[in-house]
Amino acid sequence: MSNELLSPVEMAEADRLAIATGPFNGIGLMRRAGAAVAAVVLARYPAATPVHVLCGPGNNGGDGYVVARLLAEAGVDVAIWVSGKPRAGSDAAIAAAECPVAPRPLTAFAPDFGSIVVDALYGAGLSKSLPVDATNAIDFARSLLLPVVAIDLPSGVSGDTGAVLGEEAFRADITVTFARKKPGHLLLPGRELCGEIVLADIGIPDSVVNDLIPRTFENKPALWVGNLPVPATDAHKYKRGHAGVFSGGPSTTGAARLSALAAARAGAGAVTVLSPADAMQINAAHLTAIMLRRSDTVADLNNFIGERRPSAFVLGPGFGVGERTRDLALAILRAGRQGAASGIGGLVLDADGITSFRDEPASLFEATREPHAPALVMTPHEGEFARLFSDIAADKSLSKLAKARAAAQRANAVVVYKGADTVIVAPNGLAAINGNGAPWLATAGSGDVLAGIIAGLLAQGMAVFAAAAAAVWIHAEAGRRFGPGLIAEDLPLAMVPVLRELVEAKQADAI
Ligand SMILES: NC(=O)C1=CN([C@@H]2O[C@H](COP(=O)(O)OP(=O)(O)OC[C@H]3O[C@@H](n4cnc5c(N)ncnc54)[C@H](OP(=O)(O)O)[C@@H]3O)[C@@H](O)[C@H]2O)[C@@H](O)CC1
Ligand SMILES: [K+]
Repeated sequence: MSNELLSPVEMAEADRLAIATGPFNGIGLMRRAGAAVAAVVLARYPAATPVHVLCGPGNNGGDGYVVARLLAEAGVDVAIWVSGKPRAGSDAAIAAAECPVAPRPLTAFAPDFGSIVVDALYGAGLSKSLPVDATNAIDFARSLLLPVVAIDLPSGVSGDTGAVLGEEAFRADITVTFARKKPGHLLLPGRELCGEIVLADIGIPDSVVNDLIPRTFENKPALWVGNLPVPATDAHKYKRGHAGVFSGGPSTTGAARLSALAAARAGAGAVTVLSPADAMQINAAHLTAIMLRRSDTVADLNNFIGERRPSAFVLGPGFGVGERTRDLALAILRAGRQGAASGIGGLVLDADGITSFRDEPASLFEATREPHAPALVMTPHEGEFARLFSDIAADKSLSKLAKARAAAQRANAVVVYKGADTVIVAPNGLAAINGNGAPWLATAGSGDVLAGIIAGLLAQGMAVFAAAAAAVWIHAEAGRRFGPGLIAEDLPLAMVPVLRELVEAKQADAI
């Protein structure tokens, strides 16, 4: 698998181990890195003249010297602009010595229309905001709309967090990175600033990456497709799981129905909307395949659990904030208290379900730690996240990934921290960052559908982290493929071709 994401520290360790293992030493890896970038420049910008290579003082600059040499050897007109000299004896110093192009100071950088920029100023070793010679170069390149090919990362972007350290960073058209992507390639604003990402193999063996035991992955089907539920030949509806979705009052029932429909499309064999008495009529008027049951109190819920053996729940969409919401959530988490596990695979707590615990999050986090408690999946967007984890949200030193990790550990829950760069994290720190989102998904009700997909997969017994990660990817893929005009009602049906491909991929794999 090459979907592991390595932090800059892990990447440096991988470099070190790879050099120790061979067959490539440091300059060997650097030559391969530079060659990969030069190939991209030649293939994508064959007419660019000149190519301006901007080299920083570290190994990122070293890659730049290799690129400049190879392009010059290929007959391309190349100029090198330098900020800081490579340390004597470093691989970058060797690469600079091998490069026949005379370096000029970056402060004198003066490009023309028609040229392109190769950004080799700072990569994984960026440690602070960019110096003024770099920001001036960025402004100059931007004013001429020059294409930018970034090496490893656009200078100014943190590989760890995707944040811009300081005020400015390059906005690349293409970013060529090596061995594995870094979190900063997927987390915003890094993802946008990278442009197209090309992942180049520079000879770091998979075994070296495996030895690091990575805990962070790009959210791709390979991560969970093996666990995707596919009905057995002897399936009947309850064998395929039963999801219960709580409806709000008469004027806010639509969100639950969206969740319910999504849970059904995700494959739950049966889905029941649990409706307050005063919303029964309106729900009945809008449901067909989805079942309906009156449920106002914790006693009603417990009767449902006892009689109908649900295997997953969604609580929160359109439900309302308050004590009743808290009581129902805690009742589900305590349903296994009497001894054996309840058979409930998980509770998806979304929207109002999350906000309801704003003033007493500890009661929720304690309930998740009780013996036999069903798994909790929380799906906060940024605002909801800050309501439940205000201290973590306010910590500017933490990336979105680190925030989600801290929250998942505290809550003992799988946290799906939503946004254009949704992060999914398990309590043990296993994490996936989603990369297939599309702006069309930012539409009312979209989150209700996501909660329903997660519950639909949980209901069928899919492992919790896998279910959450799969749901995020499927939801995004459905929205991305549907494109303009998407509304939340479209998503359950738009999932169908995505699901078909995944099931076929799983079956093909099993053959
Ligand atoms: N064998 C390998 O390891 C391979 C590595 N590869 C390549 O190496 C890159 C990583 O190299 P790297 O670790 O040298 O970091 P790099 O990004 O060049 O910067 C470090 C230098 O910049 C300085 N500095 C940082 N920020 C600054 C700022 N804002 N303003 C001013 N100065 C700043 C920093 O100074 P310091 O923070 O130490 O004071 C230090 O001097 C990686 O991205 C990939 O391209 C490939 O060749 C494959 C093989
Ligand atoms: K760079």
